[in-house]
Amino acid sequence: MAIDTGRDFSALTELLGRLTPADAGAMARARQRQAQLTKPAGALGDLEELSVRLAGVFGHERPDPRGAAVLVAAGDHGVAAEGVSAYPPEVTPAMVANFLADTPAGPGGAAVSALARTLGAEVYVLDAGVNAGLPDHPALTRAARRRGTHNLRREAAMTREETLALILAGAALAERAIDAGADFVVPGEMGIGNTTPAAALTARLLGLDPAEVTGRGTGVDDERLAHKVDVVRGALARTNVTDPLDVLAEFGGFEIAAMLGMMLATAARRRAVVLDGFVEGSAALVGVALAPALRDFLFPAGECAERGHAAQLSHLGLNPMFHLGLRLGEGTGGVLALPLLRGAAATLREMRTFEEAAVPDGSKGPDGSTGPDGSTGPGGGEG
Ligand SMILES: Cc1cc2ncn([C@H]3O[C@H](COP(=O)(O)O)[C@@H](O)[C@H]3O)c2cc1C
Ligand SMILES: O=C(O)c1cccnc1
Repeated sequence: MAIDTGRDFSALTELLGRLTPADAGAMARARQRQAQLTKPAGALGDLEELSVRLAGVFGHERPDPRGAAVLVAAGDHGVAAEGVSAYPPEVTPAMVANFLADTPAGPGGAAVSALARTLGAEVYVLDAGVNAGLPDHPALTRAARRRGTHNLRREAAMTREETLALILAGAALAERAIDAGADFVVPGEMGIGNTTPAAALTARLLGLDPAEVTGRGTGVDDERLAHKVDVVRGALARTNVTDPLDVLAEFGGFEIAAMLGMMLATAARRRAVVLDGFVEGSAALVGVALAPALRDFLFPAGECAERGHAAQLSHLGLNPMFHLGLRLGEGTGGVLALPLLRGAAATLREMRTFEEAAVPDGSKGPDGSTGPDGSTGPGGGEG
């Protein structure tokens, strides 16, 4: 069945139109409340700003986010034929089977499965276009239009029509997860070779040299890394597109487009997007280029070890929550960040103020004036 690109495009336009910035009033109230909670001013460190940003997302100074879901999009990459990964493309469908496998501990035997199980996130898997057929499974959603993208070094990885279809498929899956109770949505990915399109996207969207944003992915050696940089350079030289959707279509991949759709839909529904690593970050860069308000809904988890991730975060103007040297993907870092985000919201929601607890607020002078830290003054600048 032919896809109606016109209809898909208007669906994307409608989705982008639903994105508006976070609730500034709720953030101001949250900031004021943080300053009154029973702790030394600023003592919750980065959790304070995280809690304020969550207040902005959920529109309340006492945010109460509940469920979490990790949505793992899987897709293969024509560019894998260039030898840019330390692993063969056959790993992609095998890992999808691993996400869906029955194990003694429960469903799924991958890193993201174990983390999601232990930290309380529902796992959804999306076939965005892996290079093998997959058996039916209740946790698997099918959105593949083709088995693997074209080789981005030689030609456009995806058609514009495929790009739109995958964005909308990712958006639909996020809507489903949110309808089922997810307030935190963690986009994740599986796709051998996908740090190469992510590097190409990042280089073009940030105007950086490929050598600055191309990393070792699954662990390529120096020689392969140099080759990988050449492949990205070749892709960038092949086309000079700058429109975000064109850049995404040219470099791919299917799972990156799907993650973009997840992010846009989650922000449109005013829920938090928890960002894992470099590949997720490349989808986020396309997203903020299309809809700057998306930034307000993004919560980067850890800074990952992949070269180029720091440049993405710096462009987004957002701080990572931890540095664990992760370089896996699948949404693992995002799932690990859930307890920190839940904790941040809980402080704002459940702590008592100095007044409520009748704890003397030493930051105020004897006459009740504001202390040197200014903690009782109006909210400061947004981070
Ligand atoms: C067993 C295995 C499990 C993974 N889970 C995530 N990735 C990660 O590695 C791939 C990206 O790195 P590159 O661009 O070097 O291929 C993606 O599939 C990513 O999700 C994995 C890779 C492997 C081998
Ligand atoms: O940061 C990532 O997303 C990443 C890094 C290495 C391999 N796969 C994914």
